[in-house]
Amino acid sequence: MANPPELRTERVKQMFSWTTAGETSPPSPMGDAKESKMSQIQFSPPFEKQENSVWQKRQQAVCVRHAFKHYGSKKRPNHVLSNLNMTVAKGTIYGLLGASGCGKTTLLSCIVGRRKLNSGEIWVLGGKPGTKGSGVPGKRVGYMPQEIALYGEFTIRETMMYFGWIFGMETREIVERLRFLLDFLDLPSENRMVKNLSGGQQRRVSFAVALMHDPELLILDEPTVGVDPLLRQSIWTHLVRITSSGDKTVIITTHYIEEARQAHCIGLMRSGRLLAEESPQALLQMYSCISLEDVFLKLSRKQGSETQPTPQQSNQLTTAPHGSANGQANQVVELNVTGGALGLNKMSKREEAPYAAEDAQVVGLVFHQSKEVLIVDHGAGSNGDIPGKVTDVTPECEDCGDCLNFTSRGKIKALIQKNFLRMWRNIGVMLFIFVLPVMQVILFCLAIGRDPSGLRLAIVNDDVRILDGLCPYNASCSMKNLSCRYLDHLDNHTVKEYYANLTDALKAVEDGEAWGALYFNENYTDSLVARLALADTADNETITSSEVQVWLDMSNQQIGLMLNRDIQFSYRDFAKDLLETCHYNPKLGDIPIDFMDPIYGNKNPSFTDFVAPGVILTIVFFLAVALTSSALIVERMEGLLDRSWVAGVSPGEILFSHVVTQFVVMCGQTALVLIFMILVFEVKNNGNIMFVIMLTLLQGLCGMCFGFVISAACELERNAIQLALGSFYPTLLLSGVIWPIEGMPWVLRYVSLCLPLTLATNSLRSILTRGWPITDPEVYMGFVSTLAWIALFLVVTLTILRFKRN
Ligand SMILES: Nc1ncnc2c1ncn2[C@@H]1O[C@H](COP(=O)(O)OP(=O)(O)OP(=O)(O)O)[C@@H](O)[C@H]1O
Repeated sequence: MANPPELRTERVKQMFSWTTAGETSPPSPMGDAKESKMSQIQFSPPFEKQENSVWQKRQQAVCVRHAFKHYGSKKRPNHVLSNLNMTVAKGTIYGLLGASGCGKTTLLSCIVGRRKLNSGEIWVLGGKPGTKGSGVPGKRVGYMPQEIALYGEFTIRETMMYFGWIFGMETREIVERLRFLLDFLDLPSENRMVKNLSGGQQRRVSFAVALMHDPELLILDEPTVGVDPLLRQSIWTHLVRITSSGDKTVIITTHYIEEARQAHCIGLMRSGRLLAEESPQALLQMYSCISLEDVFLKLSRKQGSETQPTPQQSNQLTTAPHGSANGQANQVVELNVTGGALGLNKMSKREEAPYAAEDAQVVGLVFHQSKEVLIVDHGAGSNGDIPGKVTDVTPECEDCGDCLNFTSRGKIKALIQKNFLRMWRNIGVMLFIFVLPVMQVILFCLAIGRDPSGLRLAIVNDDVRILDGLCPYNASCSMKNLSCRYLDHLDNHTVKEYYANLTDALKAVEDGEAWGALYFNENYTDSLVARLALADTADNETITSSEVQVWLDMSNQQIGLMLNRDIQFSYRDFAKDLLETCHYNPKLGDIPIDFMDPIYGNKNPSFTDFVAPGVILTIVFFLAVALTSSALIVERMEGLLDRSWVAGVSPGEILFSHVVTQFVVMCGQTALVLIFMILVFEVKNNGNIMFVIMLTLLQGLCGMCFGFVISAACELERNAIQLALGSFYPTLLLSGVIWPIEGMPWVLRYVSLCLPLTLATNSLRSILTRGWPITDPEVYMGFVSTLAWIALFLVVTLTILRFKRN
């Protein structure tokens, strides 16, 4: 049987009237099922004893006892809740009123399990928030936070689908409910994007999300801000209607005092405490006022006059035990009632708590002697709690129906669809995801590892007369113009420019016009022939004049070493060619070391083949870092993360959904990177391509998990970007991607081995260039280390998320 609001209000009043009166005879029971529960409460001992009865606390919709909560460090805490007690009876509307910054939102977020108390206890719908089986956070609660906390890129329909699935609703049910809510809250088309709605419309969508699953407990943080008076009234009418059946409860904060008249009970909060819990009618009677605004005006004036501290009191205040009523840093409150909204201007001044009575056991409104509004305080330490001391306030719930349900299909579906939709809606991100890796591979293969060409050499040849840049020689067994014959072999990568004298040639090198100068003296050919003919009997002068003199610009190691090698190899080729044409054994012209075919690689190894494995992994790893490092931060800043948590989504589920989304993306990225590297640019792969793919995917997952760590640890997106970018170069330089780690000082080598890319790069290099199988330790260690890093990053992320959630 539904009870009229007056009757409900009366019952709330009765609940509180016996608590401090010590009355043994309770008000008469009212007949219905809920009434029989009420009567049990009413026959229970007075309030002091009642708070020790777990059963009684579990009968309330919400029961808060000795709640302490501070922000900031333990050394400099900002106490927000100080020994707060609150009781919200089932089936009622509870209006939580108080000045801005008095801790309402903090209290509500503790009730819905978004935050944890430092000490004290909270019972919500018979369980403790955050415990298994309590359903809080979860679908038993509908929470509308103060901020919009929705994803702007979603349409109204997608927003509803997202939360509906999380709450375990069927799509059909969600659609039905959506129609009702669109109509009821006067919302525009369901296909409008949230970001394109007005502020008031966005708040209504946020309210609709809270109402979506018709929860047992609705917690609304200022739902009527920015809503026109007509709609505001229909919202209140709806709240009254849903609570009339007795199984739904509403806690609502509002700055429009007069609308709180429709609540069954009002909790007046100040400086982290509840000063009074009373029905609006009782408050009006007590203060002989016709409006609640007048009540608050009176109350505040009274408080103001009573809170001017004497010097002695000030002294006591500063020396009062922490957390006690006297120890609170309060503010003188100036009340402006304008257009029905409560405005409170605070002056920073320490004052005596207005509710501090002489009897330390009783905290209440000293100016009002009614037993009905006295709130019994057992003192901060009554249950052994010390403010600021973290106690375990969330023992496991005994009623653990769905403890073993780690997740639900609806939640995973909602989260994964949200992730894909977010990517899809952002074309820039899509391009980033698939075009960037391809661009990186193309640029790497075109720009890195190829031999430099067109290098200018300044040549002075006094051995032969050069005409029009031509250096003639006879390709048969002729011992003339050997300098020209040698120079003809020096054709790779170089452009020869002839100079008249050595001074000009050296100046060209000094001026950066040439990479080196070569000088052949006027007796070069004769001396060389004499050197070959005389062998060990050749004199020093002959030997010296048979040498080519070379001056190189070695400022560029790669070019310098390459020219050095080319000049030497050209001489070897020239000598072998000359010997062969003169019917000698060409081997006589070679150094007496025979380089056989290499066991791995070829005689002219490419730098690209060395760097490519590391580059493949680096591209996939850091793209994943870039993509995920801001994912959680953006959601957190939008408030979507918090709201999803309150709706019952766990950090593990959020991570899992991102892992799935990322994995799909990474498969595409890996395919593109490998196709371009191996098929288009023909980077050598001598191993099993399946292991190449697997290791690349695993490194992508590893990068993603590293991104999660950054995302969980950083509060701001820019910090995440800085951290991701900051980690790029050290990882690249120390992982042996562009230079062998064998070239590092030994300390750095150990550091290098501790990085996620090092062993994996070694492993991939061994597969690609050596074709080693997975059974080889160097190969499987890459897999093992990558898996270990993934596990470590996931554990760190979950730990940070849990820590932050608490
Ligand atoms: N995350 C936080 N870190 C540090 N301090 C915080 C945090 N959240 C709130 N506070 C502080 O706690 C106090 C209470 O804030 P809270 O948001 O609970 O107040 P409120 O009563 O809901 O205010 P309003 O009516 O303006 O929303 C304020 O002084 C606020 O600055």
